[in-house]
Amino acid sequence: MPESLSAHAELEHERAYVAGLYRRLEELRAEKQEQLARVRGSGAVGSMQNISERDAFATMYEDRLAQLNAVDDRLVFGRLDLDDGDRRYIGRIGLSTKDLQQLMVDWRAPEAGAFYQATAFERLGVRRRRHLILQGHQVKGIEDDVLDSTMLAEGASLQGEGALLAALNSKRTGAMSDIVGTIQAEQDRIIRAPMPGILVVQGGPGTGKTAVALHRAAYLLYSHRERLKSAGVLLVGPSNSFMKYIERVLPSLGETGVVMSTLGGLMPGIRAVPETDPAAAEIKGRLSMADVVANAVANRQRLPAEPRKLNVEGTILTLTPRQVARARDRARATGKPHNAARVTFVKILLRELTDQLREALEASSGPGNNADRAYLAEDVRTSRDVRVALNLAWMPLTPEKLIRELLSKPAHLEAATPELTDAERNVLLRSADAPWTESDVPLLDEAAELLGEMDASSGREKAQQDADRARDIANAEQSLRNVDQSLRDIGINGLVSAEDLAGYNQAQQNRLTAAERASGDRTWAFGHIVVDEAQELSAMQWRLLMRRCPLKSFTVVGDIAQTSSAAGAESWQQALEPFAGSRWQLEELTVNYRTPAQIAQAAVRMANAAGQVVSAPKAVRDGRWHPVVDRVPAGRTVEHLLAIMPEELDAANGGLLAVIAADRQLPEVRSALAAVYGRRVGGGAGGLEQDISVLGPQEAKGLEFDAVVVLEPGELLHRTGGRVGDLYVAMTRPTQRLRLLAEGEVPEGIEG
Ligand SMILES: Nc1ncnc2c1ncn2[C@@H]1O[C@H](COP(=O)(O)OP(=O)(O)OP(=O)(O)O)[C@@H](O)[C@H]1O
Repeated sequence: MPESLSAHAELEHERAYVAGLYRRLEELRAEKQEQLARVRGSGAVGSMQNISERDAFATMYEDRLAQLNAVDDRLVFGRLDLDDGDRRYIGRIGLSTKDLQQLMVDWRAPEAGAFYQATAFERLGVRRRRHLILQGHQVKGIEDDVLDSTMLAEGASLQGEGALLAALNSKRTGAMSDIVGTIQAEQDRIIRAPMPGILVVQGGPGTGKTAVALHRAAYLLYSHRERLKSAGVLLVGPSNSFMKYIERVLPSLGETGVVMSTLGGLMPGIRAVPETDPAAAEIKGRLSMADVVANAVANRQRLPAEPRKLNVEGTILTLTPRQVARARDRARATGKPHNAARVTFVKILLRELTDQLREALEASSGPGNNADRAYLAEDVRTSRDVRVALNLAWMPLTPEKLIRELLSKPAHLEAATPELTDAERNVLLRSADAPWTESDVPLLDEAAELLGEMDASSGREKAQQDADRARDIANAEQSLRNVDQSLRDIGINGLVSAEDLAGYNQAQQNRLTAAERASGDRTWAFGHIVVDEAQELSAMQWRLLMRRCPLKSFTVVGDIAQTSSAAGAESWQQALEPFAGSRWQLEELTVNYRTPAQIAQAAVRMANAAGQVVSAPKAVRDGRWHPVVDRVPAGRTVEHLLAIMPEELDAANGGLLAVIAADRQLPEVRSALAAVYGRRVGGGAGGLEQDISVLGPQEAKGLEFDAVVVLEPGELLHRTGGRVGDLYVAMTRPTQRLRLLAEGEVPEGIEG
């Protein structure tokens, strides 16, 4: 049978080629190991410059080695046969022989684009696209798309259908994997879209938004390496479980330079918990909270009600409200943040009080001399009364102190919120020791911006900072020149100067990567920000993110229909308008890769019946099961859940099962399941050891499981004031099977 013989020969050929690629990878690793050992062995001798150069080389070799190790699994996944007879292997990184013959092209390189974009309609010079299916280092199979006219008749639209369906049907492990071998054309267009400006990617559940966002981050780091290496990319996601779920994707694509953060982690030094009160989230999310924080700061620059007597070494001086008001106005006029402007305020009043002291002393004992003035000034500065009076009028403040007192002292809150009702203020008030929540973070950030640093640096430190800054401005000017034109093209002009950019990224003389430095620095300006589940962001959270990227280069992915936060967006226009007007571009993803058609349709019917318009992406595959709905007698849900677990675990077939329920039910469900299944029961995205996850719909956001059991769907539907967000999110998590247990009413539409 010549045909199978030739298929066999093809497979053997690929195995030999792939083995050669792994040999080359091994050689490169050995080379980097040796270079690293050599620089490390050279010891800490020589000038500062030599030492820092050596450190820089060591870091470079370490990074490269980490990258070469990270791409080991499924190193190569494709081959293109071109019309001109050329053949191109596509893999996670580029590889060449010692004499620079290309062995494999990085998937992000322009020459690899055709692997994702070529269709029978538009072949882009490609005759055949081959998917290589690897397990570890071994080629297990090959799958060819021969791009010729016969394919047109079949109307094929999925690329590498076999490889794609195999990936989609595989069991979930609790960690997201990359899709680099099977990226589809509509996804690829978004991944490779130009960097400047704000790109919004709207797509229903399971359309690959997260996957696309991560691959885009990797693509941008590759294609704008120079700029992004120093400025860094920030990726923001909804929860810690979600960050954990996606954490391995970028390293597997050979990229480690991305700072990943939840919205609660954007203020260095603060670990905020989720905001559980939707009413508080909504109020704190309003853009007008920026004015509230500004009022709170202004209110801490206070005038005394009447003149104040101050004892300075036995002489009584008077500080009048008028004097304080004048000093305050002049300090405010500097335009500096509160803590920095305080220096001016204090300087003016100390001088005036010193004059007063001198006049008082002269009146009692005749004129002194110039040298005396320094002593008098020192007496004034160190007087306890003076210090107290100045602090009462203009206290140095940290953001934490300002916001904590704003939210816990009724008088402070009332004075700063003339626009709020008493009822709204009551929602905000809480005890002084309450933990920080996600919706406090933008308030803290706003405060930090208005307050500035506590300690103005002086002397040598300052000179060093000035020198660093001059160098940073030169670098920033260069990078601005590079992006200026593209920014102008999309209508963004004059948003940022080189000084601004440099001011943000003060160089630090150490070996930290840009990513490491950026994650500890609130004022860091990122080169690009990727926001996942972006529909959940409040206006204040957007404001914070815009500040983190003055160039306004964003990839924003989300699904408006999945909004569950009370502070979240109702439309992209509403979310972005205050910051970018209409200068953003919308792309849509239209194919659902996660959820089988029967389940996806039930979720859409439910949403429509509840009056919500959702985008209904086309599911790529039918599942084996329709959604199952169980009506349960009152008070028997947990018992029923335990009874059906064996059947559901059987259906999950060794994959992951999630029980999604309203937060109030979670403790009971968790302990009932743990009593039977012990350590297999966990939370978050689950894992190989913990294949049963119990979680609330918010935490389930962005995650996926082989089988999902939803408890009390009616309650999830109604939880967020009629928005279908929570139930819609819960119903669209499974890759195979969905079951719903209802004591109360079953929302309309689910059962068709
Ligand atoms: N081209 C592709 N090849 C293989 N798998 C894919 C592809 N696109 C998406 N997937 C898979 O489909 C699933 C859903 O993708 P992803 O989580 O990115 O969707 P999403 O749009 O972010 O969903 P949601 O809004 O529901 O969180 C994931 O398992 C992902 O790996």
